[in-house]
Amino acid sequence: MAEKVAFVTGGAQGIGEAISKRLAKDGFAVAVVDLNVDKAGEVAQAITSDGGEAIAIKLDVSDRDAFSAAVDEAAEKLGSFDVIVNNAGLGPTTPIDTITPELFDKVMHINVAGTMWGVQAATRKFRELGKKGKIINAASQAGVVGNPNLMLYSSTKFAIRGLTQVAARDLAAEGITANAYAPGIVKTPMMLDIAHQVGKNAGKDDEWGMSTFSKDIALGRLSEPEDVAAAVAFLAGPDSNYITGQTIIVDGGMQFH
Ligand SMILES: NC(=O)C1=CN([C@@H]2O[C@H](COP(=O)(O)OP(=O)(O)OC[C@H]3O[C@@H](n4cnc5c(N)ncnc54)[C@H](O)[C@@H]3O)[C@@H](O)[C@H]2O)C=CC1
Ligand SMILES: CC(=O)C(C)=O
Repeated sequence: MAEKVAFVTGGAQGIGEAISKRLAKDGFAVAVVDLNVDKAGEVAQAITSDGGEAIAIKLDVSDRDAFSAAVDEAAEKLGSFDVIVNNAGLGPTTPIDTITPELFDKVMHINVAGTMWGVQAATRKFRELGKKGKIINAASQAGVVGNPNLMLYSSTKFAIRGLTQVAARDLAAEGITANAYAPGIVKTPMMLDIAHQVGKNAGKDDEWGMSTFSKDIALGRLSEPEDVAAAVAFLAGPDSNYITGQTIIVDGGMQFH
């Protein structure tokens, strides 16, 4: 069995898939966790075919009790619990007048509550096992500055940076760290959908929609999911032990702080 176990939500595709595969390469046994358990199973299978260790777990991150049970299942089946990556999220495009109470509740429940339940469940498990665990949450460059058409989504990502800072304060005395990663414009199904919607809302095409986000990338290219996975691997490993409460921006130089 691998010495360390990582639990990655939204692991079935996009950034979460790249994180799952990267952490497996770095020696973690990985719980690939997603609503879409069939796709999560394919990612776990690809990891095991490559000589790593992984299982798939079905979870809706907005269900607090189910989250707790999924953490127990991962720890029991993989033999430890060391790192949680709260990566799952929705990315709706929402011009201001399109936000309804129902959509607000849904996105807040998945993005914000779904991260908070992960922090709670992981903290309980770290304490149970006496681990100095690592909590790693998905923020976004859109959680650092406002982006067009993303009011609801941006609100959840600002919230995730805030809850990460509070977790870092509250858990530091126990040696548990909490950090966030803020990807820029990453080639995944979520971003392709945002580019499509933003283009459509302006009466333009997907390429125009993508260019409204990508024009300020200093390094001159969109991000690959693996660019983000590399930063998460750093946060999951021992070289980041003295870092907590931070948001690492992985955006190819869209913003400088
Ligand atoms: N793609 C991008 O450009 C950026 C993405 N991000 C963030 O990175 C994270 C991953 O994004 P992508 O890979 O692009 O998204 P994606 O939409 O391609 O993949 C998201 C995964 O999360 C899963 N998921 C959705 N709701 C779930 C739920 N309730 N419970 C469990 N799993 C659920 C989906 O089934 C899917 O496998 C998200 O938190 C996103 O907000 C942040 C900045 C930029
Ligand atoms: C999807 C996202 O997080 C963006 C555009 O930053």
